Amino acid sequence: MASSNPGCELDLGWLNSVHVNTAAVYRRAANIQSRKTVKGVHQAAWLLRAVTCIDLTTLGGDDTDSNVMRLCAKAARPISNDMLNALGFEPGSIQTGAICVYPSKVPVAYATLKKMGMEEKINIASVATGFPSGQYPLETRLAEIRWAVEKGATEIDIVIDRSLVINKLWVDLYQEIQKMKEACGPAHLKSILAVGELGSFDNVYKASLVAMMAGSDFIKTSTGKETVNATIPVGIVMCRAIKEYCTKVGYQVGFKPAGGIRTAQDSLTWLIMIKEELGNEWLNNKMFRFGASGLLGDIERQLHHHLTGRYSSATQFAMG
Ligand SMILES: O=C[C@H](O)COP(=O)(O)O
Repeated sequence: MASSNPGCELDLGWLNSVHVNTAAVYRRAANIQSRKTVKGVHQAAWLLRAVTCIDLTTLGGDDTDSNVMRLCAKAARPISNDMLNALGFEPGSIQTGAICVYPSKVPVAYATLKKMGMEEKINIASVATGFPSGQYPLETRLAEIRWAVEKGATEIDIVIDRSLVINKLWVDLYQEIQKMKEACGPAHLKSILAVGELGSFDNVYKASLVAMMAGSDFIKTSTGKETVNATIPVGIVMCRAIKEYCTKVGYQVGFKPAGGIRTAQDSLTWLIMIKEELGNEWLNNKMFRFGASGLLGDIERQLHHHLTGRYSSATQFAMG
């Protein structure tokens, strides 16, 4: 388990000094998104790196135990042994960073990974705190965290109460996240900001800082349920906040874009953005994750094309 962010005092002066240059953010995003990405064997290597950074997710109202068991099996063997062999990797050598499920599915995820001997290799991330809205009493939100950790979750993806940001109640936001951090105990805390509902880049930056000051180990863009989820411009804003926090406080907080990341090309664009904005130290699954339910299949198809020159059908690498 990686170290944990100790946080720092809430610094309202720092928050008040925040002003994001929106036009500059969009220009920077356009520049990153217009790049020709890596090709050939380098692309294959980047895509395998992307696989190791996936929080393989199922967050449906129709999730069943068998879905979750399949998800765990896929997380343990995300790329077929044939493909790994052809790419020069040992069979079974690559896993996703975590699986991500609702709290009620943590026990079956834990039992499945344990049965496969994978409980040390694959993290169990549980969303919590009234995901996706966060509109529940604090006591029940905290109880949800404790329950999920007790049942085997090693990472907790909390959702913040967006109304605290919209109403600029930074002290309340800081205190709530601190309590959530405490409830996590040994589990890592990822704070979902639901950026599509925060209204401005200034708010995204400030909410990122407050979440980090309160001890978040990762900050995460979205639940995947908002109208606007992970976008490169908002990713740049959050990465700049992470960088500034690292410079001032001295702790490296991780980053997790989530929601709507579906294609191999998307994953390459995000990795390039991370490399340029935060540097190589963030290009690993201790510091960076993709929250994604549908990305892995497209990466498998792209790797298959790299190895055979042929595109496979969309169903060839189905989740199950
Ligand atoms: O936290 C992860 C997100 O819910 C995943 O969103 P997605 O289903 O759009 O990939």
